[in-house]
Amino acid sequence: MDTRQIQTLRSHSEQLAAFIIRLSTYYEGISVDIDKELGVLRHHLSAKADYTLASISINKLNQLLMLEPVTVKTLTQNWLRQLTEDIHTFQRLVTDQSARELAVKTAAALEQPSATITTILPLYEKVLQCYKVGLSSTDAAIRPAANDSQALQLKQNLVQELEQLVQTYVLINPQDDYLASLHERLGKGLSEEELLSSCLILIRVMAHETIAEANNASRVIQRLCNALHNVSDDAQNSIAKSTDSFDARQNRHLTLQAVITKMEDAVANNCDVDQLKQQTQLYLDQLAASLNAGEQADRTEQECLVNTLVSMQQQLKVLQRQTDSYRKKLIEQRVNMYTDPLTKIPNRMAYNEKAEKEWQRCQRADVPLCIAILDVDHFKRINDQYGHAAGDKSLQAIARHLKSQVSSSELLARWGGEEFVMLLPGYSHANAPELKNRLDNLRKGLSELPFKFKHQRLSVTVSIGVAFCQHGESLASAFERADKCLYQAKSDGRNKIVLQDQI
Ligand SMILES: Nc1nc2c(ncn2[C@@H]2O[C@H](COP(=O)(O)OP(=O)(O)OP(=O)(O)O)[C@@H](O)[C@H]2O)c(=O)[nH]1
Repeated sequence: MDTRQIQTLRSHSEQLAAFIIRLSTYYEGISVDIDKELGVLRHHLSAKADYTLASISINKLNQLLMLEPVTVKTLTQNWLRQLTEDIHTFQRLVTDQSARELAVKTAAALEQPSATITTILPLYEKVLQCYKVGLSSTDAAIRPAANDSQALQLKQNLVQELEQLVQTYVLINPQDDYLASLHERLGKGLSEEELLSSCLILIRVMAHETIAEANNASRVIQRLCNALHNVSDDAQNSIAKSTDSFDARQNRHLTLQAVITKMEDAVANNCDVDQLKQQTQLYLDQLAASLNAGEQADRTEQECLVNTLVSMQQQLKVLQRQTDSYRKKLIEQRVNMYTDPLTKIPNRMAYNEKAEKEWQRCQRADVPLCIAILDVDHFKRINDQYGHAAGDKSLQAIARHLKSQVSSSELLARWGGEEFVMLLPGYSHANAPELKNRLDNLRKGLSELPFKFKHQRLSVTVSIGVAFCQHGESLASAFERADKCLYQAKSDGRNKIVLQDQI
């Protein structure tokens, strides 16, 4: 080989090495196998070039490279499909305008038929950007700021309902420390996480109680069933015995008849008086024996029957006692279910059940109806300053006062927390001043109740919102109006009554 040829070969070899390096850079990270094989090839072409091994490596690379477009294409198509799906989901979820516009543009770009890995990667970046913008806007939408009144209201309702449930279960399980501390902590305020975990724990307690109650019920039913079985066995036995003794009596009757017939024959056919006397004596003895046996059997049977009856009576008494106590328990449970455990007045569930029926009755009878919602003012302060127990006591006193102000045809219930609701038939726009006067007296009476906390005299006041139900409207919508009036009464400075016409 002359010098020129050697130089050309060296230059080709350098060109090839440079090409291989560029190729390696291009394919780097796309396929582990190609990366590896390119490394091997580079090694064969380095300082001490080995062209035989290099050509084997090139062959291997060729095969791998022939497969690669297929792999890259499949990957690209998968990415494209996934991206398109993601962007559509994103469009559905996000309300933020700029994020939506970005998503629409990205979706259009994704639909271009010339999508390659180099065009898709920047799009991926855009999608991620969309998510970032969207997430921050969704975050704001689903996690409202702490002062968002709707979220606060929701949390307050939850706390109220939880408080009522906890009160019920604290009464059932007074020795349950967890419930007692939860009751205490609820008054002080819980974080969202604590609230959620408390709900879960309460659900567990409720499930436990329900299962225990179901077991108890099934035990009572089992006992009743056993007692009934015993009574029924006794009755069966006494029927069987009666049948036996009927047969025995029948036999004795036949025996008596046979003896009497024999006696008649003897009297008719015997001329000898002594013989007749003897025979008659014999038959009379037989008759007496048979009658004695009958009497004995009757006595035994009677004793048996009396014993059976006594046993049946005893079992029926047990049965009666068990049924009575179970019925009492069921009635108690029903009453508890509809009674607020703290104030002992009807609870929200009782209101919901009774109110609807009352409203229908009033509509049928053309009697007007009004709803008043009462909310204790600054109740939180009582809890905060004097403790939860003091708060509980004041709620009880308020409920007692309210109860003394409603008639039997009116409905008073604890709606939840420091809120009460009254359903008052007979009031409409026409006699609104009369109602206002009555509620004013109630409100003043409440503010004059002698509350004393830590030796300090305190006045507790309420705000009241009133709505008149309109014929044909739902009670819920009248309730909403009353709630708005209550809100107005609070805004107007509290310790006030606002009737629906005043707002
Ligand atoms: N002690 C006690 N507190 C309760 C009970 N139910 C609810 N609460 C508390 O009642 C308080 C109600 O507070 P808020 O809704 O802020 O109302 P408020 O302090 O009365 O203020 P306004 O209604 O705006 O006048 C919360 O602190 C509840 O924890 C209960 O059964 N017992």
